[in-house]
Order: sequence, then structure tokens, then C-alpha cells
Amino acid sequence: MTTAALIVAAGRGTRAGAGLPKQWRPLAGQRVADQTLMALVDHPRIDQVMLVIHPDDVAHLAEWSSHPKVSHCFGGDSRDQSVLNGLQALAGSDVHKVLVHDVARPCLSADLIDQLIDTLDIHQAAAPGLEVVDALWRGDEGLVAGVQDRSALYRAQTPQAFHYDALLEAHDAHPGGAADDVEVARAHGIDVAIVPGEESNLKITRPGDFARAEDILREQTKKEEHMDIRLGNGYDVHRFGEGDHVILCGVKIPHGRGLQGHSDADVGMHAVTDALYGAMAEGDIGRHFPPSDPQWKGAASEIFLKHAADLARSKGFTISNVDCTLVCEYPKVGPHAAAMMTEMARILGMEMDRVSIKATTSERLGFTGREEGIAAIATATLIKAQ
Ligand SMILES: Nc1ccn([C@@H]2O[C@H](COP(=O)(O)OP(=O)(O)OP(=O)(O)O)[C@@H](O)[C@H]2O)c(=O)n1
Ligand SMILES: C[C@](O)(CO)[C@H](O)COP(=O)(O)O
Repeated sequence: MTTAALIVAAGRGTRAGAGLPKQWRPLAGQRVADQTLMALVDHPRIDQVMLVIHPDDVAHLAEWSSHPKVSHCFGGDSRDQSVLNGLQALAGSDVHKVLVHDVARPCLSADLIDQLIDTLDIHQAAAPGLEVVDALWRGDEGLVAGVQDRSALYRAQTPQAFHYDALLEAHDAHPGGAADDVEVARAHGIDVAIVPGEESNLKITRPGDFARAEDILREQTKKEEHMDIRLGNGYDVHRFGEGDHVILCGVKIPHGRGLQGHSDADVGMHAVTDALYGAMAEGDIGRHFPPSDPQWKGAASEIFLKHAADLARSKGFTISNVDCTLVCEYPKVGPHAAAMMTEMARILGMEMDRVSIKATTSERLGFTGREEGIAAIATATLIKAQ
């Protein structure tokens, strides 16, 4: 089951003034649509992106038309018709969660995306809102005609996050004319949780908004230039003993002998876990899960890896990549490498192409060559914008 972003980009941007539709105009060295696409495509928890464009705009797609994560379809005459077309184009691609986003909001943060995806685990839907802080007036012919109670009022933003099947059903049933997908979902009985919106996540609507968005993006880039980048390494060895299988990087492989250890002896997963702890200067598995503690006897090593990954995220790090080499003559790792990478990526909450598992023999030399045990060496990179 995957998470998709659906970017509506079929509008004409009439309020942004004459010229190209706003999404194809320059912004901080790219175009508006490129900035929005990059924010979603580069997010490790977004598996695919559906870009909904106007039929006249195919030529503007440029290199996005061949990007492996990006597909496109054509929108309709209204925003909600464009969303429905995008949802229908996603049908059959195993989408579980979908984040619907305006192309005109290029400054959304990775944290907001994470928060929406996480909130969907406990709510039917989630959307960012900003509390109204200014007093509100009603106006009549240039005069203040009254005040409006602002308590409980929010300014709605996107992305708006839903369970895919429920949102498709809601759009199918909606007569049209909704301002956003929250309105469509609520009309279908779906409760929507409000997560804190971001002032920086502005919608480019009028000509002056380009300069504001440009300033925000340039500020964000400056922050990214001051990245805290950490490398960690991990090394582990387990000896062979009695048994009929080994567990390597979460995959059970039949083998004439088993690996001995306090836990399930998953030597590869232990090396990656230690690489993560190492990158944070947080010791090693033994410090967090002491072998003297009987509760970890026979434990699935997934617990340790998940703990290290969660600790990294709680400290504000993104896990950029992990790389692990298993050193053994047998079992042969190649046939299982894809399954191992899938399992490790799942536990780490990372994209497959950021998780590498490979193997080598030691040319029959040393303890691994004599098939006395298996060794694993791993590296991990953590990054945090400062
Ligand atoms: N038929 C439409 C109308 C709007 N949108 C998208 O919905 C979002 C709504 O933002 P808005 O600022 O209203 O965009 P436009 O409709 O392009 O702007 P305007 O109303 O100024 O013409 C935009 O990402 C826009 O591209 C769309 O995909 N299909
Ligand atoms: C969906 C939306 O971005 C929420 O703020 C907004 O309603 C869409 O843009 P519009 O200006 O209302 O067309």
C-alpha cells in the first residue's frame, strides 16, 4: 500500500496577472511547479505523485514526464473536477493514503507532510489550518458594517490528506463547486482533523505573492546549506551453531546452521542499527538493549532497528541512506537481497533506493571463510537542516 501526492495544476492562475499560468513561471531558480513537485517527490514517504495539468500545458512538463515517481493526467474546468480526474488516474496503483495539494503552494515543508501522513493513522482525514489572528469585519460599500466572531475560524491550506478510497467515494458523490477537498469529504460524513498550518505555506494567488514565496524558498535553501550531516558505521559478528535457518536483514533463509546470539542474531540488522546509533553518538545496541536483560532474549531485531530510526527522527534527523555488506560464504545472499532491502526499507520508513544490502565472501579466508560465522559492516547517513 502506497502514499500518493496529487498535485492540482490545471488552473489558469487568472488572479496572478497576465502571462504564463502561474505554475509555469520562474520562482527561486526553478518554476513554481518544479518547486512544488520537488518538495513532494523528494519526500521519502511519498511513493508516487500524480500531477493534474491543463491539456494545453503538456509541453511545460519537461523532464517530469519521464520521472519514475511522477505521472500526469488532465484536469477539468474546476478544482474539484481536477482532483476527481487525478484520483481516477491513480486507481489500480495500490494507493492507501493520498495528499491533495495545490501546485500554487510551493513552500510546504517536509515536516508538514510527515505530520499529515502520521495523523491519517488515527483520523479519517487531516488538513492544515491556521487560526485567524486578525479581527474580522464585514464590509459594505467601503465601510465597516459589522464584526465577525473569529473564534474557531481557520485559514485552510493544502496538502489535505485522506484515505484514498474514502476520498474517491466522496468526490464521486459530490455535486461539485467545493472550495477544497475538506468540504467534499465532510459532505460525505468524513471527519477531518486540523493540524497546524504554516505561515510559509502560502498560496501564490496574486502578482505580489511570487516575491514572498521566493523569499521563503531562498531562506529555506540557506538553512539547507547549513546541514548537520552525520555518518555512522556499525560492525557485528555472530557465530554459527545448531539450527536450520538464519535471519539476515529481516529475511528468514533456510540454512544448515543457525546464527547464535541473545536476540534473533540478525547480524546485518544489528550492523545497520549500530551505524544509526553511531551517527548520533548514541552508543550501540548493547547500551539501549542490554544483553543482561532477559526481556531481549530471542527478540526480533526489528525492535532495535526501529528504536534507532525513531530516535534519529525524534532528534530531527532524516535518514538519508543506509548501506550494509554481509560477509559470508553461505548462504548466498544475492537471491534474497531484494527481499532484505524491502524489509529494511519498511522498518526504517525509507524509500527502497536509499537502502542498500549487498554481500561478499572473504575468499575462504578467516572466520567467515571457514564458515564459522557471519560478519556485517554498515554505514548510515543522517541529515538535519540547522
Ligand atoms: N480547473 C482547475 C482549477 C484550479 N486548479 C488548481 O487548484 C489550485 C487552486 O488554486 P487557485 O489559486 O485558485 O488556482 P487557479 O485556479 O489557477 O487561480 P485563479 O483562480 O486565479 O485563476 C491551483 O493549484 C490550480 O492549478 C485545477 O487544478 N483545476
Ligand atoms: C484549497 C485551498 O488552497 C485552501 O486554501 C483554496 O481553497 C484553493 O484556492 P482558491 O483560491 O480558493 O481557488
